[in-house]
Amino acid sequence: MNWDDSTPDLADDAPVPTDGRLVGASADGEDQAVEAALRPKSLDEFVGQERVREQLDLVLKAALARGATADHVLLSGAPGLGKTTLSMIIASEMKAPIRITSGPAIQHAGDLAAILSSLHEGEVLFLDEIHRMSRPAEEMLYMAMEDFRVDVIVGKGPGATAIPLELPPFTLVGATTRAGLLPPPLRDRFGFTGHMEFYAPIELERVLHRSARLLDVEIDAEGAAEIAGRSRGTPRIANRLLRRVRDYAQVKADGVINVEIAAAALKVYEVDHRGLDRLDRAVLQALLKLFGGGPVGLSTLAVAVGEERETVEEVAEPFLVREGLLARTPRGRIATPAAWSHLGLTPPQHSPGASGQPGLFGA
Ligand SMILES: Nc1ncnc2c1ncn2[C@@H]1O[C@H](COP(=O)(O)OP(=O)(O)OP(=O)(O)O)[C@@H](O)[C@H]1O
Repeated sequence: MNWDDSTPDLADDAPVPTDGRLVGASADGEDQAVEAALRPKSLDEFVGQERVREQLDLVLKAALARGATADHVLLSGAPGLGKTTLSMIIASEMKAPIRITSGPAIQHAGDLAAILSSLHEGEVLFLDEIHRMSRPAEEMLYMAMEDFRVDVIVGKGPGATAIPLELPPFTLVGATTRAGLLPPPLRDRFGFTGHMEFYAPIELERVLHRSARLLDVEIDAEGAAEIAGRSRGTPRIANRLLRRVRDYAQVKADGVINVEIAAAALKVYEVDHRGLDRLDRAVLQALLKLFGGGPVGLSTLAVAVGEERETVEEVAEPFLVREGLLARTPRGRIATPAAWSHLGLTPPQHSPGASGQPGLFGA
């Protein structure tokens, strides 16, 4: 049993699990349909991320002034924070077309060669989940980024020959949720790296007011604050909660979103005031009520909530850890004092939150 305290150790090519929850950060089908309409179209419209925005603004304006193609840009950060949106803004600020692809779609160097050789001068190539590209494609990308050239290998074995292919200058925008998985030679070839942070509630309120305007929904300041506080620092989740609250407001009230409507709607959807949903609370409840706050092994915890180990580890835990409600320790998962108070429970004397003398439950 591995009780280490590191983040989940996915293999390089393992997909980041999608969760399909109302508070999940990955995009579902409905999100994809409405996101295009809600995306900010310029840096000025893009809310928050002040540092990245300011730095990127300089990079783009300088390139425009020189009449050159912008440097390659790497954007890292959790899902739903606006990496795709920023890549589209980069293209539009540079008045360049954009081509969108992703690491998992490029499994062979030939796939990448086909894309690169069809780019136009100045075009932006957005490569989402760049950490999931195959190694041969990655190596081809090094040369393409640095020298705007690739070697296409024709034939196999001793008779194979490399045919050099010149590429027009282009801007690569790579996006990754896991910058640490990128090999240094790839990371070093980006002229600018922007790390996207989770959004403060006040920034999410601005996102919500903007989205409400575009969706033609009336929302007041307290209603927006109520939704923002439950959105886990993520604009995609804020926009999704807004759409569900809008449904409730239309069916149960006069369509206007205020604090009472927002709170009542999100109660129906079981998203609590801190943004935890049913799965998050089930994990905490098991940890507190069945195991006295831990430490408890991940597998035991997963069995107790009737979920797969991976679901608990990769879907529920990251947010609980980020919120300071749960800790991963070498001896197992433990609840923090904040977890006890979040669920309105009193820690027993021996619990880690109470005395620092943890009990121990098996794997
Ligand atoms: N700064 C922002 N201001 C306003 N809306 C935003 C902002 N960032 C993201 N959004 C909205 O959040 C949604 C998700 O953004 P986006 O698709 O760019 O995220 P992402 O980081 O690329 O996610 P993923 O990693 O899953 O591809 C979009 O609808 C977008 O309009």
